[in-house]
Amino acid sequence: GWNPGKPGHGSSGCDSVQNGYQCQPDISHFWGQYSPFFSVESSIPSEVPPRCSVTFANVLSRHGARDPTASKTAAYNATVQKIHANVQNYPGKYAFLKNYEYTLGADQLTLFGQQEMINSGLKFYERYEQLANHLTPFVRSASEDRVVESAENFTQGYHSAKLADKRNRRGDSTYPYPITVISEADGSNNTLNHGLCTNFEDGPDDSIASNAQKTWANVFVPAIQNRLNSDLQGANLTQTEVTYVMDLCPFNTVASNNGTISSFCSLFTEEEWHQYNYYETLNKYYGYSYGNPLGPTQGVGFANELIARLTNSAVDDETSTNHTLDDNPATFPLRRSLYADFSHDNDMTAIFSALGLYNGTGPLSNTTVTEAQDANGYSAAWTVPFAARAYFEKLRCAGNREEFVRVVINDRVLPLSQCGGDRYGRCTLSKFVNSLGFAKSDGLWDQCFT
Ligand SMILES: O=P(O)(O)O[C@@H]1[C@H](O)[C@@H](O)[C@H](O)[C@@H](O)[C@@H]1OP(=O)(O)O
Repeated sequence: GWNPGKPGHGSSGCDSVQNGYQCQPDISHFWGQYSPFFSVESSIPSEVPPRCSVTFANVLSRHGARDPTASKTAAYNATVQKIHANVQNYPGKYAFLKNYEYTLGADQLTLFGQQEMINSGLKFYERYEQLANHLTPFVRSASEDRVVESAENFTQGYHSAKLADKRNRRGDSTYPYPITVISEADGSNNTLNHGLCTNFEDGPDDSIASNAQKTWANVFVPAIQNRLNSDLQGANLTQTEVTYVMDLCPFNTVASNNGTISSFCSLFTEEEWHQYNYYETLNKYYGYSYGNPLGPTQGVGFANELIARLTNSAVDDETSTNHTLDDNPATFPLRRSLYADFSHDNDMTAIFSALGLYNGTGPLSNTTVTEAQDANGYSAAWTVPFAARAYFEKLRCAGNREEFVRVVINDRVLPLSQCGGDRYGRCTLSKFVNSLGFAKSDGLWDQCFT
């Protein structure tokens, strides 16, 4: 039976509801956006501060662990074929590779990823139980299969926790919860999936991230490339193919039902995983965050929706919001206490930047690793791992007339220095909203179409 309160529940070998993925954390927490969710260390306790209660929570979630995208899975398969066609001897820890058969699919959630999302729904219910035990979240999702399926799995976990909750005596007649799906079709206004800003999608800035990654790859990959091509006589792997072999570590790990660490992982050292993690972090920072002139602007639409929900006011946005949906209380209700939105890593990165989160980070070097602890808490694995979740919460605290806002990303409480965050990471609601001038003025959206 369900007792989601017990940390063991919903756990498979390496993964648990409370702590996420904890096997070989010295490497599995350094796989960039391909790290399975794990609870990130927080210098500010993530518990609700004393004499406070949560009055509002909006979770913004990535989908759970998936197979590689279609183009990447083809590239990975080709790389394995190339090795098998050219290499006869597979010494030592490469032995598994001789008969390794590439069987990964494309784009869809793995079973492990589905369980991650059920666990995320359980965790959200438990954290906000005082609201959740009598409320149903308003749920929205971008339309890609893996994202909608993640939303469904999240509600499955939330629903299960509700039925198991002794303090809920009314069952859960609203399940299955309606999910407002926002189309990702080309040209669609969608705050959970970028695509409209022409100069961002196809402009000169399109190569900023790949250039930064290439510069860093030229520093850290050659040593690995030499070792692999020497150990696997005949492989003759390119730099890019070396990164593909590294990708096969996380993707084969999350393809295993209980997240068993793949044999690909031990082909690389801890330091090399830190270098890989940084390679992926550069992709996000220079692709969708402050390292890209129009990156943060892609998150402005969601930021303005969040402001509307936090302040119970109409959405004021002329960027990527879908006004057909947002001006209709059936698809964009205000005055709800619980919201759940499901999206992608890149969009979440842009949204965090539009909200000024991590604005003390960078610019990130493309020749040496800056660890998350030294980057104002910023890395791909700390912010947008598989099943990543950001909690935007409002608190009412005894002795304070105004409500507070806190932001907790993968269990790490952000200091919110941009709005005078206190020792609990709290800003008053008005100071938080006043710090969002970039979003409220539609960011640099006017530069999207010049
Ligand atoms: O997770 P990434 O591989 O960095 O990005 C994924 C695809 O490669 C992109 O093409 C797509 O645009 C992203 O949305 C997608 O991110 P997910 O969060 O969907 O894995």
